[in-house]
Amino acid sequence: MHLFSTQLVLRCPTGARHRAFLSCSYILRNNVHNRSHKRTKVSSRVAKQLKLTQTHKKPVSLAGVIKPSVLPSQSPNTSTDDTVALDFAGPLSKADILAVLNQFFRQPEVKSLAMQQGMEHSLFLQAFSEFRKYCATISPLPSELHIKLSDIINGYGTATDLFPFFLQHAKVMYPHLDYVKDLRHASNLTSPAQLFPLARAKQRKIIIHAGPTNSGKTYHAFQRYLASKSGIYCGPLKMLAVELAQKSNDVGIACDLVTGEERNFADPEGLMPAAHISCTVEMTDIERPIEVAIIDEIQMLRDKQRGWAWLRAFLGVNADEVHLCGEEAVIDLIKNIALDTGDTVEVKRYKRLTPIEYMNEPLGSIENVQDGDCIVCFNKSSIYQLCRELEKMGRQCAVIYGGLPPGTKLAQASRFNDPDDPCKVLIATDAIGMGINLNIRRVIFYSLLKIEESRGSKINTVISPSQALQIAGRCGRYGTTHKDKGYVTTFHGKDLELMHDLLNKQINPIDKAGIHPTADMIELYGYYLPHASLSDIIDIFLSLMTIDGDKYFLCQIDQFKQIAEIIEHIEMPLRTRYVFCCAPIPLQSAFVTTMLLKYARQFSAGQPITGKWLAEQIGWPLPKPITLNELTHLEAVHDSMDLYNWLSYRFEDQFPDKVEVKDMQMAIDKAILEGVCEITKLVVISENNSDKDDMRVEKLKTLPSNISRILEKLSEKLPNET
Ligand SMILES: Nc1ncnc2c1ncn2[C@@H]1O[C@H](COP(=O)(O)OP(=O)(O)OP(=O)(O)O)[C@@H](O)[C@H]1O
Ligand SMILES: [Mg+2]
Repeated sequence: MHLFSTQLVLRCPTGARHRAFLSCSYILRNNVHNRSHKRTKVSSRVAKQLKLTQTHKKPVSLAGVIKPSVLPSQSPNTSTDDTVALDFAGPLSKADILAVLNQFFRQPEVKSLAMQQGMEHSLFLQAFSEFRKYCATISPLPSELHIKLSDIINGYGTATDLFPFFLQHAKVMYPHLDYVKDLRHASNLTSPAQLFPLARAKQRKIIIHAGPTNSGKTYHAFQRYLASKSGIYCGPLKMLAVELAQKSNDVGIACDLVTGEERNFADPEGLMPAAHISCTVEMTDIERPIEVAIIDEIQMLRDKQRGWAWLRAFLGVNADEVHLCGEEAVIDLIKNIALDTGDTVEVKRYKRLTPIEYMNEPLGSIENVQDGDCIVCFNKSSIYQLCRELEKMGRQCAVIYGGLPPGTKLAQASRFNDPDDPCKVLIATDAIGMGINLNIRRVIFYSLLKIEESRGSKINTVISPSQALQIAGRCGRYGTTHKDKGYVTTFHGKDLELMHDLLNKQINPIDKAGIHPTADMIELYGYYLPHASLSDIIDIFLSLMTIDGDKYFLCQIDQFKQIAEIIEHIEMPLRTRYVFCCAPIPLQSAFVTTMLLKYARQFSAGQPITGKWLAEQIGWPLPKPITLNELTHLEAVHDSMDLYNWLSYRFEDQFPDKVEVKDMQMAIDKAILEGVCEITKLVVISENNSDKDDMRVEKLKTLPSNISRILEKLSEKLPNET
């Protein structure tokens, strides 16, 4: 349904209680993958829909979504008072009434009063037009209005005095104006610190570990975590959360790993939660009392999409000590926000542990690649091309990009880190950008341009100085073979000057942190606007919400809205819909989006979404990829299983087969890894045989013999499944 055609019937939420709400966290991936596999019929429909939702920006306007009540064209009952008023004040000429109303309309004060009452411009215009019609046509007018108009006409008052009459009239037309105060209250984001009562009940100690990359910030915070009775590490990437969980378990501090799609308990039985947790920042537990919390890469507060997750973790974590690791640029903002939380703040500053040289010579040619080099590209086609050229020269290379499953990323990283492995070169995207320790001697920027998605369009933008520093900071890491010194350069001579500019630029202090409406707020809106779609609720929320613009900005919620529109036609309760909309999926993948739709349909029909059903949908088992399209398709299948797991932690009954799905996913991770290890072969086959490549992907999606084989297998494995 189109937003403009949506009509809300407003209902008084009497008796509706603000129940225990969702505690739904989610991971938004900010890495954009360019998936190019062939689309199924359903996929192309989804893609079309996506295109529509991405390019069509709708104005946020209550008048656009709320249908006014129909007003009577005649005064319903004429009371004796009304006739007395007519006798007392005398008849009023229509021209005089209209002159007063025109004067009323022109007063800026009137517009500002209307705005305070929840009437934004277009709604004010509609309400005024009806009020004008009413005053000019109803006879006799209600006595008080008649007398007031008479007074104004005779110079005993001003046109603004009509406002209470206008407001009363507008409220009959738009009953929701009675709740605007409540809706405003429900979308008050001016004091986000107060949304976390458990943390506010504590006198927390904030320790900021500030400094450049590779200066030991995370290391020092982590030492404190290891020494504590209970700790939580909140990191920006799954890879980092895994690294820290491993480090903790390796030194005998049992640590659980928690990501959106995974729970890996240190206890082999999975019965007793460990006192230490390593998680992705979106999954930060804000209920559990903890001694030491680490929130890594705290400068990500400024991120347009994910910033809210760092703010939520910082404001909400229920810890005695909160260690924030990141850029110096964040210090003032943290101190400023801490005035609201009442926490004490201590700053520890760090210096780089090893020197780094920004070179004056570009690499110039692929022939000049050396052991320990990492070439950083921002698109997959450059990665493929470079791998091919390097392998032609007899060099093996590891590959890491955002779309790869965690197992493949970790395997590629350890291959490159292993001094005994013949693979000495890494080709990566900025997926290696934050906090990760790799055995890199020299970082080579293949380009400094990155495709950013903004409001549905893709723009090539120069990476920010902070991103450039983060990526450059991956070389010469303390504790690796190249700890003596790190080097940074560009591949092409033309980019060298820009690279120096970016790396030497002063990083501006961060003045605002990202914020996001909570599930509670949206659900409360749902009570007030029970017939509104979730997408409309978001629009209305945005038009009424208030934030402290000096400290906070609203994170982009385009993806949330896009999913809301895609599943709008599927029946489900608001809280369920909200969770589906939070799903961290790469929306640009038509396959994954189609799977989301299918999950939602099954869910809505009350059908359990079993491993058997999923196997049928994806055409399991999927063979090792031999072309690039197949590799990309496998990545999308992996993502759709990630989505299954993500949903299964939120709707256990409807997604009952996480173990089976995990098994299938591990097999896919392995197949992807095999494909990535032979990436050059895949590139060559795809270049020589692009038509066949596409046909094979289509075949993979539909092979009935494959499906029946796996169905048989799964039936054996799941004897009780219906
Ligand atoms: N005092 C130390 N003793 C031993 N190893 C250390 C010490 N300080 C840092 N390291 C090691 O140096 C490497 C870099 O440290 P760390 O990851 O803490 O840097 P960082 O400042 O957090 O960098 P980034 O900004 O990139 O996240 C890590 O491998 C870490 O284990
Ligand atoms: Mg770090």
